[in-house]
Amino acid sequence: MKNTVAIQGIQGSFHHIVADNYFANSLEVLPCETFDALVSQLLEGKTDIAVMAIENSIAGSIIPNYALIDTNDLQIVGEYYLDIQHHLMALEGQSISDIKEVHSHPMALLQCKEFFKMHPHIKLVEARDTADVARKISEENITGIGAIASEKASGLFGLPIVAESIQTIKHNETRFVIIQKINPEKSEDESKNKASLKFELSSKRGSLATVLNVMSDCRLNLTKIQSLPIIATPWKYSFFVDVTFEAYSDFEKAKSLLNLMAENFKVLGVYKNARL
Ligand SMILES: O=C(O)C(=O)C[C@]1(C(=O)O)C=C[C@@H](O)C=C1
Repeated sequence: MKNTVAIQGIQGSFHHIVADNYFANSLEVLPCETFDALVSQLLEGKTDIAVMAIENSIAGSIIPNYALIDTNDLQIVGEYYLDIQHHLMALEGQSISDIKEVHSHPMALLQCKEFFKMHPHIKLVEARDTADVARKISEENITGIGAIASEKASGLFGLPIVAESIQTIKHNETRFVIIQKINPEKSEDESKNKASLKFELSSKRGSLATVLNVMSDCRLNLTKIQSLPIIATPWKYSFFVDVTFEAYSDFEKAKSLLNLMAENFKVLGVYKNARL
């Protein structure tokens, strides 16, 4: 039997496409209804690895996923950028005027907001997974409801596409991270050239600027910064930062300096930059 990889959603979801591409179809997918369920599968040892969407070029960061990785002490071991083409699909014979409601994942609905402004008769309803809506419409023969999902889902569930590539911007990408439980025995590999870091700062003047200067002095290139409220201490924030680097020694130097300067400094993962 093949080993498994946990994904959010079912077969035909964008997570499924990423799992197949990243692991070259070598792992069987373990579908999870929610991101919380996906993390539980890892923590309970039901699988060793999972794929998790983290940010989208139109809709932005999936903020709760940063907290899920951090609070559960998970480790990022890879990343994958997927070109996301959302298609509107419904039962055979249904046209756009027959569709009264469209159900989909909240991130997918956000990415297609402009399209639905042109079709105000359609009510948008949040669902757990793009592909699962397509499956349900097909299996239960539901008319009047459309799904926004991948071409793969359309093929798998035999739902014709009513409107193609309906996302607001044609070039739409989601970044996914590959996560696992921290493996203390695995040493950091020097061929890696990207890292995800987390730290907290006091609101003292210049504290963030000082940290960013250290990164720059150590030749780290900042590719993303995201702040998140620390819920136990209202109005205090933690920072999630992604950096790329050419020399691993530069990263090591920055790491030891940041460890001294920032509160609760943590490396969430060191991996290969998938964006060249
Ligand atoms: O519902 C799916 O098919 C998913 O894989 C989820 C998800 C997400 O979580 O952002 C993945 C990529 C797209 O950006 C939209 C939805």
